[in-house]
Amino acid sequence: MSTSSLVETDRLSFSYGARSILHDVSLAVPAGSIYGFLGPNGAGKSTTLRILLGLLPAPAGTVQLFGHDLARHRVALLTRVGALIENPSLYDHLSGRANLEVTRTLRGLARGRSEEVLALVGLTEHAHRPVREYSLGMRQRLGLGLALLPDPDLLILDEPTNGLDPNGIIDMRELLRRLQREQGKTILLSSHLISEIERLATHVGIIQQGRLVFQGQMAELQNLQLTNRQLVVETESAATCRNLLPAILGTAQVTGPGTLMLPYESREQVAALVEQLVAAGQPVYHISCQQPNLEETFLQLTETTHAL
Ligand SMILES: Nc1ncnc2c1ncn2[C@@H]1O[C@H](COP(=O)(O)OP(=O)(O)OP(=O)(O)O)[C@@H](O)[C@H]1O
Repeated sequence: MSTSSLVETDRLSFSYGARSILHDVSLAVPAGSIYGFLGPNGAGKSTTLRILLGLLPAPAGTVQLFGHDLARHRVALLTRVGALIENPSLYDHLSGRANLEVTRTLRGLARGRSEEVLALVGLTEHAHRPVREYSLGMRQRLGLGLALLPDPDLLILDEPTNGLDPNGIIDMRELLRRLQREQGKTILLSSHLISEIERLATHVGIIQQGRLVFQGQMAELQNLQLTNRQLVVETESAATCRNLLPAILGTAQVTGPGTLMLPYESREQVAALVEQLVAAGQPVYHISCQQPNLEETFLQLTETTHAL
């Protein structure tokens, strides 16, 4: 276990009955990070997060939180974790403040903590209003407020922006960023949309059919975009060019009658390609370099069957 990871799983596997859901998932969530746990619907994100919170029967493999085994120190470790899983359970007829006060009193937390949390999640102004009047975004922020009451070191949030409108998403993103930067929280959050976490997460784990297919810093994922650049060549007949120059175009994809696509390697590759096409009597009308966006890189990763 590296001391800098707040959450670390080692070859986590889990089945619902005979149905195998997670396969050898080894997560490492660095302290102080905002870790985006990404994957399409049904990939196993919620199942993983529930296991981290001790909400499902013991899986195969190990889970460590704060460097300690969850199975052995469950209660002590989970007091340092705040979670938002599914919709928060709120009392609709009570005010936002009263909702926090119920939990604060039950947990024996200091007076004044509810006010601090209301300020933190930006609900002070609306604290007196009954929760039934809250928008979905306000409900999510209040839910997060409930999780923040005991001042946990780690937040585990399952799709916290799901169903929110663009403003709600921006508010939640800014709030999470502040919690990381100003309060030193480590945040593990799931999402099925890379666009939602692209500008928020410092680290990313991508899960596909229960297997981790990528894990690293957001910058590493962005670098993958660069290595996946494609050269697009417009000529007269793509098939003729491929037949004439099998050494350099043998693996190129024919994407139109006169269009070829092949992985970009270097400027020299482009120069050699143009020279050989012209020498072979083929016209070169246009050459461009296409870079997949992060969404496409994510889709490519989740289409592969290779796991880490
Ligand atoms: N209680 C359950 N019993 C049986 N199968 C389940 C149960 N809960 C989830 N599953 C299955 O486990 C797989 C993973 O589900 P999970 O909810 O972890 O995925 P997810 O990545 O969180 O997806 P989503 O974004 O749709 O919530 C899915 O195929 C789902 O149908």
